[in-house]
Amino acid sequence: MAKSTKRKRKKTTTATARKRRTAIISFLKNERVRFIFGILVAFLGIFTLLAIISFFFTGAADQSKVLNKSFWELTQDKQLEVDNWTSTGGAFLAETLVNKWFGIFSILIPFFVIYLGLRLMKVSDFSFIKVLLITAFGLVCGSITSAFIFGRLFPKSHINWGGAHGSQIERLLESSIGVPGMILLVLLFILIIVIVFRQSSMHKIQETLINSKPTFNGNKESQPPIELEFDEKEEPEEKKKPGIWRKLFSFKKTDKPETETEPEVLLQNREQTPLPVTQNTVPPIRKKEPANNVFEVFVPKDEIQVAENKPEEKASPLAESDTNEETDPDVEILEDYDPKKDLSSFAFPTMDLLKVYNTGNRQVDMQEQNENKDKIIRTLRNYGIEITSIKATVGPTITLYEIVPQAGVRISRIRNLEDDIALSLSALGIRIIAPMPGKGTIGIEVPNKEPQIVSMQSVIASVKFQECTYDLPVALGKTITNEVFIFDLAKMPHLLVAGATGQGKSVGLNAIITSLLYKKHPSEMKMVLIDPKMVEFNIYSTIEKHYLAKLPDEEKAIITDVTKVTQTLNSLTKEMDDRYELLMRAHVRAIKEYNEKFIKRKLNPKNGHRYLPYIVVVIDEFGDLIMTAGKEIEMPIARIAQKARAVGMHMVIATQRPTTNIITGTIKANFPARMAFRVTSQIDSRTILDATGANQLIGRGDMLFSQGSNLIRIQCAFVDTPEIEDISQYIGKQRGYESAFALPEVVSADSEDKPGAVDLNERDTLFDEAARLIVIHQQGSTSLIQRKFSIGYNRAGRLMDQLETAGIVGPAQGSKPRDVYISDEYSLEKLLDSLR
Ligand SMILES: Nc1ncnc2c1ncn2[C@@H]1O[C@H](COP(=O)(O)OP(=O)(O)OP(=O)(O)O)[C@@H](O)[C@H]1O
Repeated sequence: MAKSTKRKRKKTTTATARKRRTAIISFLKNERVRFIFGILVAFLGIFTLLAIISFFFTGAADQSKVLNKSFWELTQDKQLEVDNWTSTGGAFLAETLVNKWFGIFSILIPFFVIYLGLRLMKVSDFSFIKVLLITAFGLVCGSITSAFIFGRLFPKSHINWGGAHGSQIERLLESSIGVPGMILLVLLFILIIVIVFRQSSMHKIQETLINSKPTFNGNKESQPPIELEFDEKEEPEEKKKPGIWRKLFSFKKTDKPETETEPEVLLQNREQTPLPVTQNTVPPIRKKEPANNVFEVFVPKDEIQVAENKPEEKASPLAESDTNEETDPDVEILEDYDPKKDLSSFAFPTMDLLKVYNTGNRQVDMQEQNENKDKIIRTLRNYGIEITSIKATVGPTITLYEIVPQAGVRISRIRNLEDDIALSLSALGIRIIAPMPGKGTIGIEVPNKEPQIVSMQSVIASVKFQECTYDLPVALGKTITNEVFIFDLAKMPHLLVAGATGQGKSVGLNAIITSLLYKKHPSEMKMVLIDPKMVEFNIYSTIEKHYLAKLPDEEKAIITDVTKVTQTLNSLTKEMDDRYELLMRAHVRAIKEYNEKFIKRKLNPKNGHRYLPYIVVVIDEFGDLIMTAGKEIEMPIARIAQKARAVGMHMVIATQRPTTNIITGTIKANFPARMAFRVTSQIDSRTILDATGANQLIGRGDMLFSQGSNLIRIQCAFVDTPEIEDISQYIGKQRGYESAFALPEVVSADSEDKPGAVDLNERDTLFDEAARLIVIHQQGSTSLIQRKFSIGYNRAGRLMDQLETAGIVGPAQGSKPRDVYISDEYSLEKLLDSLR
């Protein structure tokens, strides 16, 4: 009986001990405890550092008072006054560390302690082992070195330069290897330190040794070309790397550089990272990003947010064909072709053209957040659902509450409570995401009482946008975590925008266009703007000669007429086919490689090759077009959407009628990226996104972005008409091309093969000259005429038509030059005479 009671008691004691142990462990593991402990340790480090620094100045006065006394005696002695800034405790500590331990290099100890503190606070992620080894090496070698050098130079100082450790070992070493040996040893220490801190110095040493190697045959040229390799590979890497101290004490890296980096540092970064070619003239960043409003209202559990920096995806390089029949050996010796040369002085719009909305320093309404939190918890509790944690992330217009329900709660139960939560919070636009993809929580999005405007200025000026190297970068707005949301239109590759009227579509389209205007040089991108509403895109007419593309002989570059839309889309289809042919002849698969080859002058313009700018087609209200022109519009849109990605043509189409007769299966299948503003019904939301959610948005630029499976809620950046006007004026005032980018003429079925339509009695004044040029060069190329006479594409095209009618050249052959029917100048002069 007694035995069993004893056993029982023992069991309970072990259980209690185990419980206590787990409680202690979980207490120590608690993030807040670690953080506070970290601060304590870091402060201890700073105190020690102060004590040591002060010791260097005040140590002589304090030495007699501190020497041979224990810490206890010192602190008890009320009469004792020391000069050290950190009083008796500091004086004792410094005396011990410097004079009794490792000399002046003891200063590494407080740095190590500060690092430990920061590590506990999860602020520094530098390797512990590395820091420990560096500190230990520094202490041992540093103390020996300083004992050897400073001990000789200043023997009478109050500082024991190498400490007891350094002095003793130095004495021992000196007696065994002598002074020359000691000098060599010190040099060795210095060398090791330099190599540890700067890897490039190792290469420099290698380089120096190789270069100074005696050349027995006296032929320097036979040396291996190591120098070039270092110059190319090592230097930039070294530049990019932050110094060891910065790494040691810097904040941990996150994927939100724009929120944490000071402008100065950012500008430095801009210099260091290879920027896209357009960057050199991109206006400077003037504004620091506002800090993220991510607040944990109440988090009982440890939360670690791991931010991964994904490397940029790169297109797989294609094998260059060895035998390239397009290569012209004559032009290969020329310097690279510069597409921007014609408008080399072009200046990108400046940041002050965009309006700054005074919303950056908004304080989070903690009362609102707490009320919402309590209401959510209460509502769930009313339905018998308990949660273990709730966290709030305050976005510009929405707050995301992430909850973790207790084990055993069915997710579908919470999902079904959407309306009840909305009722209890008396708010519209509540969306429940159950579960949050990849997070293990359930998200409840609640609109803020006072929504913020995300200004276009704040997203364009963000480092993320300024430094992004996308082909067609678009800064769309800010996510729920206040991060700037950027995507590459070239990768989408086409975008469908939908939403009920007045919910922010036009602003969204303007945000896309504005982003592109801030990043792409006129030579790199052209836009086709189609606007059946006739009012939306009119403000862009001033940038016609810089950025717009239009049909030859067309007066306006902004297309508003439905018949012209069909022609333009057909012309774009032709441009697409022409581009494909050019790509095929250049043996490349995509526009980027094609342009690279063209820039390197590996493609001969005489063979019809040309630099290909990206073409972005933006259609506002394409629903109107489908209603009036039906298949005539839908088919070319679908064709371009299916194929045009590789040749750099991308479409953005918008509609306020997200119904299945407008967004047809064909359109949907070819527009994988979707932007949905608020719509009125679940069915509309499904039509756009294949999911509900757009019907729960709150409007005014609140939107869902989908690129396949995941939906991202974004507050679209707001850009107002006056801002766009200013930007367009700024660009329009600068020197542009002679005319808008000419899209290829499409010969309609009935006028095909009827060159007789051209009246030879009204020949261009340059007709004779152009005929001679074509015959001399034996090349029926419109661009040749354009170049030689410095005339626009339209006039050159008309001249070519007249030459065709006169029988000098053959019919157009896509992007290939036309055949020349007259072989010599004599025959040509005879023909010209007959025309007079
Ligand atoms: N991102 C935004 N931030 C703040 N307010 C916005 C935003 N987008 C739109 N709004 C507000 O909503 C109004 C309507 O926006 P917009 O003209 O873009 O709507 P729309 O969907 O294009 O309408 P419609 O189809 O009738 O042209 C704007 O005048 C503006 O006041």
